[in-house]
Amino acid sequence: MTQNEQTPQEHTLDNSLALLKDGYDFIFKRRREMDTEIFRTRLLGQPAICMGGKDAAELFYDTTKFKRSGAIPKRIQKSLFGVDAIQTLDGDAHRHRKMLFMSLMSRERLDAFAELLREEWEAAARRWEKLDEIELFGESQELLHRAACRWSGVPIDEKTVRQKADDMGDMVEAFGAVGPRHAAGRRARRRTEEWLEGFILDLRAGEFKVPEDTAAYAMAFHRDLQNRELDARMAAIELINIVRPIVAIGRYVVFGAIALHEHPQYREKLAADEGKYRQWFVQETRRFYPFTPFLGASVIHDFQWKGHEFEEGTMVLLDIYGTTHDPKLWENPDVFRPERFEHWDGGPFDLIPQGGGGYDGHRCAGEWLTIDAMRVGLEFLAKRLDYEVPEQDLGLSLSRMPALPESRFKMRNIGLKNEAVSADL
Ligand code: HEM
Repeated sequence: MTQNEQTPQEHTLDNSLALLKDGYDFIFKRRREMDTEIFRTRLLGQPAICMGGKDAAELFYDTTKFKRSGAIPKRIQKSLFGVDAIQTLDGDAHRHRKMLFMSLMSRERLDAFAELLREEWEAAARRWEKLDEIELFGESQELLHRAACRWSGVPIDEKTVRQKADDMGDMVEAFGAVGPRHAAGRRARRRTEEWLEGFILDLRAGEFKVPEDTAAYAMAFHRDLQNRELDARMAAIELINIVRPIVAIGRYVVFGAIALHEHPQYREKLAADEGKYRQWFVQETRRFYPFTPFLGASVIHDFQWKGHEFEEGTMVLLDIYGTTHDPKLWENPDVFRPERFEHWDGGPFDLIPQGGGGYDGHRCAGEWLTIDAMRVGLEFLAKRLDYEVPEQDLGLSLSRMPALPESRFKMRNIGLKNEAVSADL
C-alpha cells in the first residue's frame, strides 16, 4: 500500500452537487461515516482533500504548506469578497494588507464602535415600539450598517440606507447559492463597488473629508509595498470588506435571539452578566450556529502529514462547522451550553468560526469587533427590550448556506424597559 492509499477516498466523478445538498454537514458527515479527520474527493471537477479538527486546522494555517491565491473560486470573489482582495493574498503582500485592517481594531476604536452601535439599537427600538411587528434580521442588518458607516466614515443617505444595507447582506446571502440568490449578490456587489469607488475618488480629490482614524481614510490613502496607492476600485473593495461583514453580524444577532428564545433561563443571566455570562453566551452562539461552512487553500508543494500525501496544487478544504461541533473538542457539541466556556483555554485552533491561528495570518480581522457587537446586541435584547416572539419557523437547515431561519425572527409588541445597558463591554 502506498502512503496515499491510506487516505480514505470517495469514489465519485464529482461531488459538487452533494456539497450543495449537504451544505454545512458535507465534510463532517463523511468524516463521521469514514471515521477519519481527512478524506479525498472530487469537487468543481478537480481532486480535493477535505479535513477537520484541531490538528487539521493547525496544518491548514501553515503558510509554508498552503496558499490562498488561486484557491478561492471566482464566483465567490465576484459576490462575497471582491476580486483579488485580502482573502486571496499571500506572503508579504498579505501581511502588509492585514496590518492595514488590524490598525483599525485598536481598543479605543472598538469602544467607539460599541458606543455608536448602542445609539443605533436605541434609535431603532424607539421606531420598533410604534410598529406591530418587525423582522429582526433585516432590522439588525440596517442598524449595524448605520453604525458601520458612521464608524468607517462612509456617508449615509436616509433615502438609500436600507437598500445599501440590503446590498451588503445580499453579498453574504450569495455565497452558497446558485441561481437568483447568487445573481442578486453579484448585482449588489457591482452597485456597492461603483458607489464606494466614487466615494474613494472624492476623498482623494479632497471633495469630501473624513477623520484619519476611519476605515474610509485608511483604504483611500493606504500605500502598498511599492509605495503606491491602491487602485480606487480595490480601495472600495477593501472598504466593503469592513462594512459588509459588520452588517453580517445581523445573522449572529438572530442566532443569539433564537438561543434566548429557546433557552429563556439564560435571559436573566445574560442581562445581569453573572460570571462572564455575556462572553460565554456570545462564544457559544458563534460555536453552535452555522455561519462559515469551510475554508479553501491550495497546496504549495508536495508534502506528507500523518502519512497522508498532499500534492502540489491540490485544493484543500478545512471543515469549519465540523470543527466547532467535533466531539473530540466539545463535550455534547450539539447542546447549546454557554457555561462550557468557563473553563475553555482559548486555543487558536478549536473555536474557529471566524478562522484560526493568529491575526497576522488569515484569521478574521473583525473577530474582536464581532464579539463586542454581539455583546452589545444581546445585552440590548435581554435587558432593554420587552417583546413577544410569535409562532414562526425558526428551524435552520444545514443545506442552506449561509444558514438563516425562513421567518428571519419576527418580534411583536416591542417595548423599551426602564433599564440602562452597561457603558462598557
Ligand atoms: C459576521 C461575523 C463574521 C464571520 C462569521 C467572519 C468569518 C470570517 C472567516 C471564516 C474568515 C476567513 C479566515 C481565513 O481565511 O482563514 C474571515 C476573514 C476576514 N474577516 Fe471576518 N467574519 C465576521 C466578521 C467580520 C468583521 C466584523 C470584519 C471587519 C470589520 C471582518 C473582516 C474580515 C477580513 C478583512 C477578513 C480577511 C482576513 C485575511 O484574509 O487576512 N470579518 N472572516
